[in-house]
Amino acid sequence: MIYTITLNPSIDYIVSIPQVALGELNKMDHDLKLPGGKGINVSRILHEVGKDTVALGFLGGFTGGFISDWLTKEGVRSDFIQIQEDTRINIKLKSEEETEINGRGPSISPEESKKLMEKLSYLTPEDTVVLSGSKPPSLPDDYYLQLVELITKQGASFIIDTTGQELFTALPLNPLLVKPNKEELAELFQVSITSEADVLTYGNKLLELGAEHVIVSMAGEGALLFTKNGTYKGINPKGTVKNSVGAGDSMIAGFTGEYMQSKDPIQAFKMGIASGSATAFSDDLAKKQDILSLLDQIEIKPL
Ligand SMILES: Nc1ncnc2c1ncn2[C@@H]1O[C@H](COP(=O)(O)OP(=O)(O)OP(=O)(O)O)[C@@H](O)[C@H]1O
Ligand SMILES: O=P(O)(O)OC[C@@]1(O)O[C@H](CO)[C@@H](O)[C@@H]1O
Repeated sequence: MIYTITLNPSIDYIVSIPQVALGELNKMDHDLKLPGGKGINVSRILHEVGKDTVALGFLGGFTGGFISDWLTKEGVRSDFIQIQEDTRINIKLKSEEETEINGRGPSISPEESKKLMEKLSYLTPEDTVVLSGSKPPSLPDDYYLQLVELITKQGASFIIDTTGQELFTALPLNPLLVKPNKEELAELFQVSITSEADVLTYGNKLLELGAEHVIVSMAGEGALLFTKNGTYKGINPKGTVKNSVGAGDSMIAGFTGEYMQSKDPIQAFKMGIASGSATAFSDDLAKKQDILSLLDQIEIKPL
């Protein structure tokens, strides 16, 4: 089973205003409310391509209700801990540029946070857990580390998509995959990344620090895959970008679903790019047919 953990889900409120005038009344062209949060996006794509998945994490209030109703309607299995406070709403403003305004997230009590830990005692070595996104500030600083330690103690494998210290401390526990984008990679090592050579240097460092596979995603410029047996460049398919929110999560879902089946990192990388790009070319997350139709266009080159 592939479990996802979203500590800080959101309703993504997608708002289109062709030209924003700050300090004035702006009328929306159109708007859309979607269930969001990185792990939830991963589970939605896994379900879409026919893989078994259960979404875990914290949900609360009317906003949490919106998300769980949506997942139920879509047939995505979930087992969230119910919390007292409302799940956040993140604003994704589509204008001349894409602007994101993300909430910090609700307060989660020690009892609520313990309940999620208890669920992990059911994991087996056949399971994989994808931990994605920010941590609400009320959770302890080492909460991700505590989760990862429990997961590895059960013999399950894990993928972690977070940033900074939380990512660094998980690396010695050998994540199956980490997927920073170029900006996150630069921030992680406190450097500026201006060339492919820089990406190669710091991507390889993540392998040395313990990751089994590393993907550095570069939005419209494709992605690089680092494995113990070689490094590869993935070239994106062509298409019109509609909403790139969740492209990175879709890439993780595509990789994970394929890797758990074939254990072939290159095939999994290809599926990751197809899923990421298909989401960038859609209003919501990608549909299975769109993902599959892009596969033939994707080129993977050894470096
Ligand atoms: N404009 C685009 N055109 C084609 N493919 C894209 C585009 N944007 C993203 N993708 C595909 O999706 C992958 C992941 O995108 P990106 O690097 O933006 O991840 P991210 O920053 O984690 O995204 P997010 O946080 O929005 O989920 C890219 O490597 C690429 O293959
Ligand atoms: O604040 P976080 O948890 O880092 O990111 C949350 C978020 O921006 O990530 C997803 C896209 O990747 C969105 O669905 C969601 O709004």
